[in-house]
Amino acid sequence: MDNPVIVAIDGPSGTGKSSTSKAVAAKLGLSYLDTGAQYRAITWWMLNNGIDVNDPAAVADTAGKAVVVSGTDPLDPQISVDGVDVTMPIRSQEVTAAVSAVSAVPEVRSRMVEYQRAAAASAAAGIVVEGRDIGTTVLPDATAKIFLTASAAVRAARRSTELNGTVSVAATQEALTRRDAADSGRKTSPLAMAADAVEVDTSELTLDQVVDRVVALVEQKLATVR
Ligand SMILES: Nc1ncnc2c1ncn2[C@@H]1O[C@H](COP(=O)(O)OP(=O)(O)OP(=O)(O)O)[C@@H](O)[C@H]1O
Ligand SMILES: Nc1ccn([C@H]2C[C@H](O)[C@@H](COP(=O)(O)O)O2)c(=O)n1
Repeated sequence: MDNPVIVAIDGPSGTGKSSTSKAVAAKLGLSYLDTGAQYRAITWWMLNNGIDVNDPAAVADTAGKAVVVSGTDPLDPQISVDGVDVTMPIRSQEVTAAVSAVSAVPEVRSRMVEYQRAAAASAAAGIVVEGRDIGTTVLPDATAKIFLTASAAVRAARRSTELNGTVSVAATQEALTRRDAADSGRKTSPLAMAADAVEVDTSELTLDQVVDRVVALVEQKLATVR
């Protein structure tokens, strides 16, 4: 039997990782894991339990207490913490503003990486895993590694459209640039492109074009290893 296919999709905020990863997983019949959602879920738990998210020692001390469970269905990705469905609340502005500080704490990362490797190991056909350090740290032996990029202006415009213009493009761009700087600048497992990843700049591509390109890259890789 063929080995399971592992696809690592990394990149900065708002480059299209989730949209692309879900569609690629559905097309190829693979599971799907949103690792950003896991960092958001533990951040939601910290905020909900009154932990000072700007105090790394307090975050480290409590990192092992929350039980995060991620669904891996690309058509219906769900996530819970301590049995509470947090699929929607983890997208709040409050969580988004706090998640980079929480995810920079090594004790948080080691716990999440355990979950991520376990999910990959138990995906029978294979899995598409999206995040910031999947190709570099979490699954360095992935079958295919993709690094999505897009200009900050394009990403901000897309996000602002998604939010129905309730937040200005300028404020959105500022927030995502700040988050990228924090995610790239942390000591432990920062946002980075793996040396053997293929960069796909999505600025001028439709979502369908990005998905087709990623599926083609995965199929090319499979043709060389099978
Ligand atoms: N190629 C594309 N063309 C146009 N819009 C796109 C494209 N890819 C994604 N989008 C839109 O851009 C927004 C951000 O996409 P998505 O949430 O998939 O990015 P992300 O990289 O997962 O973001 P984050 O890192 O913040 O989780 C969404 O509104 C999505 O519909
Ligand atoms: N592998 C990962 C995935 C995510 N993070 C952190 C950094 C992001 O700002 C945050 C939220 O991710 P998003 O939902 O926007 O994809 O989670 C990380 O450190 N490592």
